Amino acid sequence: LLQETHTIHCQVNRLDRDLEEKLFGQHVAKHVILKAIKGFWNNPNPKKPLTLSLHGWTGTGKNLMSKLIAKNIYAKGLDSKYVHQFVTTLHFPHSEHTSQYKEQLQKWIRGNITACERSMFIFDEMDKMQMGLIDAIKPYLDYYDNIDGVVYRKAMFLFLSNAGGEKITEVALDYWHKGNKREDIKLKDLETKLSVGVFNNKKSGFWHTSLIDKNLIDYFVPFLPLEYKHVKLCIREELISRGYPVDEDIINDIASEMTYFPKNEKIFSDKGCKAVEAKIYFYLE
Ligand SMILES: Nc1ncnc2c1ncn2[C@@H]1O[C@H](COP(=O)(O)OP(=O)(O)OP(=O)(O)O)[C@@H](O)[C@H]1O
Repeated sequence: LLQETHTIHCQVNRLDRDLEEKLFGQHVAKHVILKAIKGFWNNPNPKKPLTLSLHGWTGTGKNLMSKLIAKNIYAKGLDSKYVHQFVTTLHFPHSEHTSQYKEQLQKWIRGNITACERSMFIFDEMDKMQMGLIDAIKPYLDYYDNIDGVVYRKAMFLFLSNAGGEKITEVALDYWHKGNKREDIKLKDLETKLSVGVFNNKKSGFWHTSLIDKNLIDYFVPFLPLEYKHVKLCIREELISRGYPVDEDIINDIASEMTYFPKNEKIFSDKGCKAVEAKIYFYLE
């Protein structure tokens, strides 16, 4: 246990390089994440844990981002015993069991942070989580020096969801229609839209709670929908990582097999880069 604890430190430069090389088309998310993580890890005594909320269309790189963050902090990356992943529909499927989940989750967070202050918790499908459960984690995200002797301030919490994906797409589409460069999209452009689409959505428990009101979320991290050219980059990357030769015809064929929206313009990939792996498998193996 001691041995892995010693290997926990954040290699921001390596994370920067990984994001540059492996995460395509996400300049805003990359910028926000690097800024957030750098600030948090440079502070030896943070006042609260780092809480990041990742939003966007399916298959745009939210899980990949979590993986690359974990990889550059923990020697074993996502497989580290200090990194804990929860998927709402998998781990907390039944709303009638909320109070039981609540207790288990609090015990789990407390136990793991007691074992290692620099633990990382990833909650996927956050928009499907019941309100009661979110309330259960709230105290750990707040500005407390310690709770019953346990220091939660050095942990990281990542919340992933598709909430706001449509609003983010509206902004990207608007830029495209106006002939503006995607790379000029700023966090500010997206935040304004997001605040209407996500944070006021009474149906999704996450936003309904005082997480937002109390400023417990440090950063909103928007993921843009991916275009044909990004899908091609994903295919290229996948071919290389599997040891296949890079063949432009094959890349174009596979990218063309994916479906794109809006229906008439076909700009963004319906599933982002999600189906790429399966398509390559189908095509080549
Ligand atoms: N922006 C991207 N750059 C490179 N690869 C990507 C990108 N987005 C997705 N991928 C690849 O596509 C697959 C699915 O991505 P990922 O699981 O990160 O999407 P997600 O945004 O978490 O989706 P969901 O919301 O459905 O959970 C992964 O293999 C990932 O490597």
